[in-house]
Amino acid sequence: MTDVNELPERESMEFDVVIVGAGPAGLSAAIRLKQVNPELTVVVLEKGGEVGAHILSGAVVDPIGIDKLIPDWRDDPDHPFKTPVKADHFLVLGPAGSIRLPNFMMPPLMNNHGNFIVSLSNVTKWLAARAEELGVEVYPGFAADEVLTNDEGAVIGVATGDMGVERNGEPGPNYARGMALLGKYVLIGEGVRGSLAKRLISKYKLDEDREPQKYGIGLKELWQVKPEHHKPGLVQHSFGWPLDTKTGGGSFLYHLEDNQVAVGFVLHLNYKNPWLSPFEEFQRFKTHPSIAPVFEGGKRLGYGARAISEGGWQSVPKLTFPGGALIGCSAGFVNVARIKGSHNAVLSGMMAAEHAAEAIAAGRAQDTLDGYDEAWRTSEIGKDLKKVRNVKPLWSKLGTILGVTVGGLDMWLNTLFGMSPFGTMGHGKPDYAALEPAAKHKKIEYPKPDGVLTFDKLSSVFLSNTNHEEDQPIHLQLKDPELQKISELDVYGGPSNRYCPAGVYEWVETDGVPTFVINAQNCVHCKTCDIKDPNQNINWVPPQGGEGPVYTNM
Ligand SMILES: Cc1cc2nc3c(=O)[nH]c(=O)nc-3n(C[C@H](O)[C@H](O)[C@H](O)COP(=O)(O)OP(=O)(O)OC[C@H]3O[C@@H](n4cnc5c(N)ncnc54)[C@H](O)[C@@H]3O)c2cc1C
Ligand code: SF4
Repeated sequence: MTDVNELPERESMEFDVVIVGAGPAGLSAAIRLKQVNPELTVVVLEKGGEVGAHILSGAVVDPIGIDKLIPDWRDDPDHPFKTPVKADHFLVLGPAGSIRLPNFMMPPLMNNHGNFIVSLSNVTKWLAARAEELGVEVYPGFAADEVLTNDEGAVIGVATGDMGVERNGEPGPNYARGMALLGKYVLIGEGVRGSLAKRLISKYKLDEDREPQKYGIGLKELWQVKPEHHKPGLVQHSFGWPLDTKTGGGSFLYHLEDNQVAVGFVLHLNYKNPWLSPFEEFQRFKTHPSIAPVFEGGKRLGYGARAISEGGWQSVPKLTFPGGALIGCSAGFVNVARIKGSHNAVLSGMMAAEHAAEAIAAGRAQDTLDGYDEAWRTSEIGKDLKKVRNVKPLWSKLGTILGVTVGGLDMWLNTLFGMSPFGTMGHGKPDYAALEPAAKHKKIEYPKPDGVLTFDKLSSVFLSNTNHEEDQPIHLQLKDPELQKISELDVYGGPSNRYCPAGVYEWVETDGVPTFVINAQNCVHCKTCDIKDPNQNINWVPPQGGEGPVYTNM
């Protein structure tokens, strides 16, 4: 946090509302503000070089949010919701075969009828265009790096990062000071594990009395498949192989338009075995006999990874602080059973916007939008999350087979009777504390990639188009290098090398001395290191604006 009085030399711009992040949450908030009052001045900052560049999702979208935000969206010929869901398959995978669960067994909330298979990245591009038509100023290429507060401790704006700072922290020849964007309210829509959100949650103790937030890492590839393997509108989920029954996770396979298939794997970050590599598990999953045929003769077009919030109802922090609020996945509004959060991102952005617009109309500024925090649990978002609140704890406590079975029954009871015999269960430890010493586990030997169906990390990262100027301070801040050696390496066997989906971290021996190497230029901004490092010794901060992955159609 930086006191604005210490930064007199920064240029500043003033708005009614400053929004950080051009995801579904941030853009929906911006659109809603202008719908309520076209006179409001609204700015959206986005760290990606263009809107959508950093958006990675499944995605099957429940249109409940978009229907409210833009009721006539179906009349727009440019809308991105091209593929309605036509079939919904749920598989349990064993090493050599699979069983398809009958749809009638699935709790109704899992039904994807009426939903759309989309590229969420394209959805945000479309939303940004709608926002700009309404007069919202959308600034891609600008990462919000600091929260600005006043003497009373209220948030009064954010500052974008300085550009052209050299590796040693000194201004280089292209140095440009960041800008201060000041607002009556600041909405934080950075998505999961936002770097400003993390600081705000800590400063204002927003997670006091809440269960720890839980996470997964989602890895995704986009494929062009042969027309005979393409079933537009098919949604397929699986659990089981290649994971053992104590490691939580599962796959998704969505058949979009134009012979494209999005395939992905979500691995819950409460796993214990430090030898596990989410990337290699994903690669292995594609070789299953029920999965591999889809990709035969196909071509991989894209790769990326992003964390996903999984804590749900009991982990959502207090949403408001003096001067602003958390929206979307910065608050953790994912329904983990449905693997869906974009609808709640839209709804929460709208809700926060309505409360901010009302406060501004009443002449208020930089106070706490209590009404937003009070409203969400009884809103559609609360209803969506409450029904599935015990699913994640049951998976964690009972393992995959029993956990999925009891979790399914619990969802049925919640749907039919609005109650759960378990009340509201806790999540236990945060994910970083779940990792166990390497000596307690056997190393996992993963098969070598074949370069056709399975790939290595570096050729995958290439497809994310990620790029960072090398001569800048490393945006993966190591708090204590000695701790990394005596604990991350000596106790946990260097798990960063495996959990990072982009090959950023390596332990390299130089003259017999292990050195921790951070290839920061490869980072795809998934935030897994910030979540899973067992000592919380790695702090992810935004690099220069406009850098990072450039996802297309993801
Ligand atoms: C693998 C995977 C599969 C998923 N599948 C589905 C699905 O099928 N259906 C579904 O509904 N949901 C799905 N989700 C969840 C969904 O993607 C999220 O709920 C949704 O994207 C949240 O929207 P958001 O606007 O809160 O955040 P995001 O979509 O993450 O957007 C945040 C934006 O803020 C920007 N940003 C972050 N920090 C800063 C900063 N400091 N300064 C400037 N800009 C910043 C980011 O670059 C990004 O563009 C999935 C998620 C994953 C990872
Ligand atoms: S360095 Fe961290 S944020 Fe970047 S790709 Fe690796 S795990 Fe993800």
